[in-house]
Amino acid sequence: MKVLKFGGTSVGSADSIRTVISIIENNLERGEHIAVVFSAMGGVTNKLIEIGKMAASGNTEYIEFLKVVEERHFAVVRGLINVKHQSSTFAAVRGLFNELGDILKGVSWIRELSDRTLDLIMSFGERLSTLVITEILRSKGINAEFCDARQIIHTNATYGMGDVNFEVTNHQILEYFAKSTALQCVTGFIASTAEGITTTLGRGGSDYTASIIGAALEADSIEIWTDVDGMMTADPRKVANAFTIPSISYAEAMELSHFGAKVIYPPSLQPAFAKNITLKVLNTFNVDFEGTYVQKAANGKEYAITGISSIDEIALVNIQGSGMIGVAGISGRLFTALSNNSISVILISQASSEHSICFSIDPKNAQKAREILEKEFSAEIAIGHIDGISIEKNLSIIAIVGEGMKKSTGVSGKLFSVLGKNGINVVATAQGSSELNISVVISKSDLSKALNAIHGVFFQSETRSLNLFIVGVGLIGGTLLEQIRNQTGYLREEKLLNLNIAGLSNTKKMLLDPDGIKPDQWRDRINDEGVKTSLPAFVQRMIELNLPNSVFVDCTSDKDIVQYYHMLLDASISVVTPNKVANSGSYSEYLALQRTALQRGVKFLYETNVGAGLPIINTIQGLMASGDKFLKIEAILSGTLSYIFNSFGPSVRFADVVREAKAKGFTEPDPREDLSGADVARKILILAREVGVPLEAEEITIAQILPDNCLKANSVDSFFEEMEVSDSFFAGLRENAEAEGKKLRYIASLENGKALVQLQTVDAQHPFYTLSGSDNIISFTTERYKDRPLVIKGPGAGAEVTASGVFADIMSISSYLG
Ligand SMILES: NC(=O)C1=CN([C@@H]2O[C@H](COP(=O)(O)OP(=O)(O)OC[C@H]3O[C@@H](n4cnc5c(N)ncnc54)[C@H](OP(=O)(O)O)[C@@H]3O)[C@@H](O)[C@H]2O)C=CC1
Ligand SMILES: N[C@@H](CC=O)C(=O)O
Ligand code: NA
Repeated sequence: MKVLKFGGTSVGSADSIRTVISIIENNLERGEHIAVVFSAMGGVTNKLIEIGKMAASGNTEYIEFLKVVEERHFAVVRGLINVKHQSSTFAAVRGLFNELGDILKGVSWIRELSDRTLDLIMSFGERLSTLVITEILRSKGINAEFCDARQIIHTNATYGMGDVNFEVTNHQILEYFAKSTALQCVTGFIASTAEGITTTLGRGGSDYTASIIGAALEADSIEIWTDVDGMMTADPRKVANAFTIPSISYAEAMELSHFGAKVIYPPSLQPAFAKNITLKVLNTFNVDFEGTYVQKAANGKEYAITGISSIDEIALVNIQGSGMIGVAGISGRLFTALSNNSISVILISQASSEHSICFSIDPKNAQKAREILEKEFSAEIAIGHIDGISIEKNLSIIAIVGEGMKKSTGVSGKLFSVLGKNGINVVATAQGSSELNISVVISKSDLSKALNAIHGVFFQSETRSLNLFIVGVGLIGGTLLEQIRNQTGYLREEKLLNLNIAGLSNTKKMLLDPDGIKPDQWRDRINDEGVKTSLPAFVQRMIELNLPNSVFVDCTSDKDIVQYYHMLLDASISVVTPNKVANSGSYSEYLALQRTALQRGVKFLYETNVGAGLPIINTIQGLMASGDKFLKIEAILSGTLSYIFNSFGPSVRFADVVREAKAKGFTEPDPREDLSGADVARKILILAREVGVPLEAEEITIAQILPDNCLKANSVDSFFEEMEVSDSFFAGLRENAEAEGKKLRYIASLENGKALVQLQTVDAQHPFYTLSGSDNIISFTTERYKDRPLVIKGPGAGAEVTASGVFADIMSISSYLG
């Protein structure tokens, strides 16, 4: 035997009722023994309440409103019952509306709407929907009977939420169902007192009806047909990656529903749970979908948690004072006072110091709670034993729920770690000793970010998103976008990672779109939809969007952008950049960025600041962390100069080789930075700082290679002209070196706290002699690599290698965020 319950949207229109009828027919064809419970047509209960209130206030417009409700029912009759059977149904429906009209007339005369009358008015919703559907079934030749639940479910006289008398009810249900073999179509939600006065069953009322009947009849299962695909891992309106939970235990379902998961209201299913009846949550609008099975023990759990739910708006009340320590009875008085005033407490937390107790409540009760508690503890407050009552608003609660927590360690660690990495402050926390639920109170503005981030780490077989905000879409930024485009499929399939481009900017236009800018459409989209660039506005908007797992990627060479790094890191947003400006500013600035990132638990990554994609910064950081000491660094750190000295020969002009280096993407946006040694100086400065030498830029000695006329060139074009003018000077440098069998190398060194950048000639024995293309080479002499230095060598400039270094930094943030 099965009980099927169809909710308001399932019976909301002729179309959906058609589906309901076919679900019922399929069951009957399979020979299933079923009973069916119906809610009122979607929205009707609320309309009836509104109409009742209008009538009570003397507003006669209620008559028109009632007509609209009547017409909705007539439309279903017209649409689904053949003409032959229509008139009797019309008459029955009209009869009920006449009766309701009379009641409302009474309400409008006496201008009073008691809970008792409201229950009676609301009862028409289920009576009408069930009557109409019963008639539709009968018109199709099905032996269906209308069952007014008021005859079988009896409650006390608590209107709005009757307390069921199970002894009488169970007996009546058994007796009633034994009398007939017809398909019983039962009105959900409504009941009556022993004297026959109409009552209702409160929140989740129709689910409750199905549960009461299912339990009394010892049904094999109860099917709750609703308008979503069962219970989901999180609210799909807030977490796009949420998915259906195939199997969940009663206890888990109960916890999730307590924290706002609205699909079913498990407390109302208590009678069925007590009889161990399986409950299935199914979707009328997706009939083939398996839905969710709610059972005593859930099957085959894949994840440590089962679901995440939240309450959007709560208030946190804190009561504290030194006089509370070790004093028995404070919490007893506190919660008794609240309970005496019907204030329900959602979460409680007390540290073992007993110095304070905090609890959360519905914000609409906050002021009342303050007054009650100030009165209750007035004596303690007067003598300073209790400091007072403080209330914090604009907070939300998130609860992670799952029986799996009992068996796996690290669940709370994972929860707090993902919140921390996303800069989400936890205001209060509570875990029941049943280990079924861990709840955290956070700022309401972080709710969406927190839900998505938590969902991402706990349900890792679902694709996680990293939100990228890329400023600078020139050579490196553009290449990075191209690489992301090419890797999209691989990352999704192999790494379950979605790199969501949430923002882009160049000097002219910027575009932010939290839903993502496809990497093959960015050029058109930034042109068509972009607005005038404003870095402050870009950063501000990014912070406001508050997306989880956000990363700011600076692919500019902008000198002023560093001020925003602080703001971003401070807002717990990681920063990745090939731009060397931030790390080569003042030492205090460099330190401040490192510290902010550390304090905020986010990453500031800049591997490509030195040697482009070559693993230089990471190598140093690894050696430093493991306690090695750097004695000497010797390096060729300019891809541009390396290329120039590797390609410059008797048949080419120096300026043309520089042009080639620029065309190959090796130079800085302004090649004077490379040729003047400024770029190399920045790099050795950064390396010095990384190995613990606190140098300032002015302390780097740069031995100039450029003659004065080139140095003074005030534009890139005139710089090239001056290099042409000085071609014999550059040729001379080369010829002198060659005459000695040597090569020109622009070498940076750091030893004994001193950094030097200079052009040198090296012979064939020197390890830097055999370089080609844009190669960089870095030789580290450390306490551990003393006799034979650690050498890293390879292309140290160029769009592809640099963009892939930036990409690798982004991926390392993705791993860090988990
Ligand atoms: N080339 C290489 O091998 C390496 C380069 N780097 C570094 O990479 C960075 C980028 O270099 P590259 O791609 O060659 O430079 P490009 O000049 O090609 O691109 C710079 C981009 O940044 C944009 N931009 C500049 N300032 C701003 C601003 N204030 N707001 C918004 N957008 C801005 C530019 O916009 P617009 O298009 O409107 O001008 C352009 O899109 C540099 O810092 C460089 O030092 C690091 C390692 C290696
Ligand atoms: N312009 C730089 C690029 C890498 O930082 C170089 O030539 O090395
Ligand atoms: Na590097």
